[in-house]
Amino acid sequence: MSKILIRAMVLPMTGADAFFPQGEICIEDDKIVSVGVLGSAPAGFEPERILELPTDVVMPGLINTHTHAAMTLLRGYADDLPLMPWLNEKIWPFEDKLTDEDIYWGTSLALCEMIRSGTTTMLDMYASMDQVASAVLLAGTRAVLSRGLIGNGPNGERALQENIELVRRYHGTGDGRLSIMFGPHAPYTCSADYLKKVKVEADRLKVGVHIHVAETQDEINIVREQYGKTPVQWLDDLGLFSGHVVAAHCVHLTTQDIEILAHQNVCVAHNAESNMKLSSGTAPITELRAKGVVVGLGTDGASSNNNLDLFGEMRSAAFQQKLRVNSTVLPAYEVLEMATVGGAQTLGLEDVGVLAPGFKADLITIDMDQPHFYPRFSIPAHLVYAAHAGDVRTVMVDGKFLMEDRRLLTMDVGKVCQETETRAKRIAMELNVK
Ligand SMILES: N[C@@H](CCSC[C@H]1O[C@@H](n2cnc3c(=O)[nH]cnc32)[C@H](O)[C@@H]1O)C(=O)O
Ligand SMILES: [Zn+2]
Repeated sequence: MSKILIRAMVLPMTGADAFFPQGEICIEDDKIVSVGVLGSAPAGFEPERILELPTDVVMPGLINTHTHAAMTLLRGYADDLPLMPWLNEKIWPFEDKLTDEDIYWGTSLALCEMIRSGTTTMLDMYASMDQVASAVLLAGTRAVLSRGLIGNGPNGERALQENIELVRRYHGTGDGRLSIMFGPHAPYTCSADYLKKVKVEADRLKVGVHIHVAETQDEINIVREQYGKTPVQWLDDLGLFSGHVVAAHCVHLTTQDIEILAHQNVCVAHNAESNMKLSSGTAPITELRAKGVVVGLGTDGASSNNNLDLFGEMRSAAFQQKLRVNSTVLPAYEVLEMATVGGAQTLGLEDVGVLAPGFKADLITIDMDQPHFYPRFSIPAHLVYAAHAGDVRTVMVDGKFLMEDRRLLTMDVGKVCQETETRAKRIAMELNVK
């Protein structure tokens, strides 16, 4: 039985007014037992460790609702292109050369970066997902994993079988840290028949579906030409939206598309930086949220961002909507909600995303005793508009420390960096790229 007490400023994300400038949080094993002001620990709670962090804010760990973790291997490999040529000419030829071990190390690099930037949970979509699962289990984070399914490619059927096997082997493992979804890639890479097959399996195994939707104008044109509908209308007509769905991007939406997403309770993974870098467009997040759509934040892969820092993503998401609509939309606290409790809802995880008794102890502390955090008018504003990855001091998942005083405890960062450098360069050589 492990009992830990953390004294810090507590931002539990249970409501805009909930903040304890001098607070404490008690953790027993994997769970939070109390959150409140100093001295609010339950009678008889005898911690074996007390962390005194009076100038840190403790808050729920951040949740990355859309990424391709192993794409760290392609960071800086292909920049300054729009989505379709980027995928077809650069990314997919490189990915064809990746081995299982490459994906293990690329994912490990992503996890090092995620932990150091305060991300405790990700929704991943990639190949060789057993390797991804192994890397996550070792790193100690939480993750929802989906096998990327390019239905129109030569491996569509095999990939679907792998996704089914992934559910059987990993759903609920790692003390519940791992869960699985199906990952049909996008409307332009999967046929109607294929998507229907995926949906049958997802329903049978009672897991969700994770898919790229309405990311670019090119996609809208392709789908309109083929089916005479918008991607959202088409997927809805196929019946894909009846269960739990995470739709990544949702940049190009009609008013009717927004109605459909809201009515079908589709959750949206918003990737502001990837959408800007690939020049895909700006998603109507303000309108989606106004209609009650649950929105989480994602980084997308490290080749279209080019980092996995959700602090940067919060700032970009806020600024992008302000530029798009006006400066009053998406205030800081709402952005923090998207990165925590909204992310948990997006991923269908009911026991993370806030600091409250009975919830999993997935939390981070941020060192607020730094010049860029003074004066202390508003902690939420500082976290969204002024903070960056390097401000995270402590990371705990499932009641276990993954990072303390910025030192990673579960992974050998030096080894991970070296391995990924060698492996990515090997592939570039094979492709005759410097
Ligand atoms: N090609 C893999 C499976 C695909 S995983 C998911 C795919 O999404 C790709 N991807 C990354 N970012 C984006 C994006 O923004 N839009 C669409 N696809 C993306 C990524 O490169 C990867 O190929 C196989 O071996 O079967
Ligand atoms: Zn993506």
